[in-house]
Amino acid sequence: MKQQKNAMLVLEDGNVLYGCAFGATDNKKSIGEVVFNTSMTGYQEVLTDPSYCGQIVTMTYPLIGNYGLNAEDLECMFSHVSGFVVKEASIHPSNWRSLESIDEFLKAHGVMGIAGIDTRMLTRIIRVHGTLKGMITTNIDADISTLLAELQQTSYMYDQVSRVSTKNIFRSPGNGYRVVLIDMGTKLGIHHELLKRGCDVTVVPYNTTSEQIQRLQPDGIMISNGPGDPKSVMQTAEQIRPFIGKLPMYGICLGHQLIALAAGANTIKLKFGHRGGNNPVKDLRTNRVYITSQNHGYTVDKESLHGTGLQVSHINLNDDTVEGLVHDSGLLASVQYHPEAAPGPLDSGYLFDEFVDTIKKWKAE
Ligand SMILES: NC(=O)CC[C@H](N)C(=O)O
Repeated sequence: MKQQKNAMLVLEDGNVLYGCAFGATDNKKSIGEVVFNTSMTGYQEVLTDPSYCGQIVTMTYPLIGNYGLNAEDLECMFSHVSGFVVKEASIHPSNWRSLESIDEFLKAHGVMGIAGIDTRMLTRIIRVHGTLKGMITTNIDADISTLLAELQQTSYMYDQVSRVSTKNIFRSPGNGYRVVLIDMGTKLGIHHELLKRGCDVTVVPYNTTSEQIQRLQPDGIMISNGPGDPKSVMQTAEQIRPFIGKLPMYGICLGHQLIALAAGANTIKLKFGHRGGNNPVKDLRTNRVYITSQNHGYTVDKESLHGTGLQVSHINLNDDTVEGLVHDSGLLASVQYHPEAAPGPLDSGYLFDEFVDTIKKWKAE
């Protein structure tokens, strides 16, 4: 049975796509930056990755929700997306771990969804225009020009990191090296990868000062992924600057961008970003190519690295952008993609081993 179209996605360029509301339909309206993700699976990890805070995420894969949502694959206990756009939202999830449907999950997390959208066509619009502001609304009789004016007046969220970062310092004990994980909106996957390697992990808020970090006497610092423009959290870049070349440090995604900013390099916004599970990345140190999981809208400007002590270690084979950095001191490295691979291929787990090895060597000196 075909459902009546009762919602629309209005894009700032004037395109209007009609579909069916699902999830938290009582919200009536939601505004965000419309981005696309090309992963075929992993919608649960996408929905709970805090890096998507403030964004309306559209999945290019046409059937979403088919294996339901479970208790184990959450990347964070909440969903921070502003909206979710799919072609078909499965109403009959089937998997032994499944606890709820995509509709139930979005309702519980207060996220508005719209189904019945040709998400591949929408993706083509974004690819041509670049990332767009958009609104999902159930008020399909509203005057479009009024909605467009409202969209224009609404600015992008700028305080996402403070919304998603932990408010308290907490510790997951381990027998290995003491790692301070600066939570910019961290995925649980990063935490798990460190614990798996025996690390004793102390998670700290994004605005923890250098002195406070120092007092925790870390053997290494990990700076997590997170939402928004890296320049909106220059405060964190300044806090990590004193540790460059002094202590083993590793950055993932937003963490990578912050390391670059801290060292004096620049970041720029990509036209439509990289979000998916099959981005080819070359490790220039070994010439090996890895298939990686990615989710970012900004990138480190290669031209700005001169004089920073940072060298490019990894590049994206699709568009040649910077995907990894190493520092002359040998203590500092970072990647733009997700070695914790959730969702995505497990190719890059070796980077966590490299971080732990760097700590080991540094401690032995
Ligand atoms: N996943 C991330 O950490 C994303 C980093 C940053 N918010 C970007 O979009 O580029």
